[in-house]
Amino acid sequence: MTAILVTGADLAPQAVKLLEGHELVYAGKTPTEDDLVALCRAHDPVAIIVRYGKVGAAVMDAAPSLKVISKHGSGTDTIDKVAAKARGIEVVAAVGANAAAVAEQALALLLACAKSVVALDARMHAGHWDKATHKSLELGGRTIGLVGLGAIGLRFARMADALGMRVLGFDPYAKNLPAHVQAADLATLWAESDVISLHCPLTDENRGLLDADTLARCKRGVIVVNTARGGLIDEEALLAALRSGQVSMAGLDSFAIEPMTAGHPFQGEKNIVLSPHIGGVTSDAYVNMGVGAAKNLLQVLARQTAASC
Ligand SMILES: NC(=O)c1ccc[n+]([C@@H]2O[C@H](COP(=O)([O-])OP(=O)(O)OC[C@H]3O[C@@H](n4cnc5c(N)ncnc54)[C@H](O)[C@@H]3O)[C@@H](O)[C@H]2O)c1
Repeated sequence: MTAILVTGADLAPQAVKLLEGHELVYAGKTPTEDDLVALCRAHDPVAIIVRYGKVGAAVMDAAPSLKVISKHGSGTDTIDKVAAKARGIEVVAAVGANAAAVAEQALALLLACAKSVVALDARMHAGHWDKATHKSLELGGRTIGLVGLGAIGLRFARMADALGMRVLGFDPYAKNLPAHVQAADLATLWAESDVISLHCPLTDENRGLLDADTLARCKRGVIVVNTARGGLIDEEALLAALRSGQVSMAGLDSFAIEPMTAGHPFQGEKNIVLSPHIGGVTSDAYVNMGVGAAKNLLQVLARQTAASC
């Protein structure tokens, strides 16, 4: 029986069923590289399903039979794709499996920012009635700039369109955009957007995309939403822009270092709405991601077996 290593504590029962006939080895919720190397040495898996932790060259080298690394979700930035390619190991992702969940989280963060949901809730629980002093932001008629127009970006674009927003999008690789998304270069997107929302993968090309320079080119009072990856934003620069009013509000689900530790400068900032990277964490997405990851790796194994016959 060949082994499949799961860098997590569990998989949806539907995914487990698809993988019947393989030994499933679970690494737990916080696997270190050493843990994964040890499990690879002990079980020599043909596939790894990546939920938590990083899979780099050392892990791959500890599993001589490894053929495929399958992401339980869409972001593959925790997998060393260069090392995998050099070793002939395929990397696949369950793109779209959590798109609805993450797009809804982006919408929740956007509305929380524009309508001050969190701050007003706290004020009311403390006995205040701020009707005379508070004004929310109306999103209809305003411009949103989306960076990345894949499964999540396009789904969020539909939601923004339904709110009556003008939708600008930057994605150097996207083709055939829907009519409600206007392609824009980054300079235009920064200059014209009232809201900027990130939906691209984190790569060496776009690390720190929103930094002091690009934030200064944005409209004063812009709202920033990030459900993609924390590394896309220079967090110090964002904090400075929030304190100066250049950015009015930020809704963040992803952070440069996760989990966020006590004392992080974002904590206690009144104009930041935070969520702990739970955009893709719904019970529906959990099943979809598990099933997607299982199907993707089985396809690779079947193709490789057929090719070797
Ligand atoms: N918060 C969460 O829980 C959560 C869950 C899933 C995914 N994500 C993040 O969201 C990202 C998008 O996910 P998806 O499912 O839409 O992936 P996707 O692959 O469907 O779409 C990504 C899009 O980004 C584009 N892109 C690549 N490089 C770009 C660049 N430099 N500038 C602009 N666009 C670029 C690609 O062409 C693609 O269209 C993932 O990479 C991941 O980082 C977060």
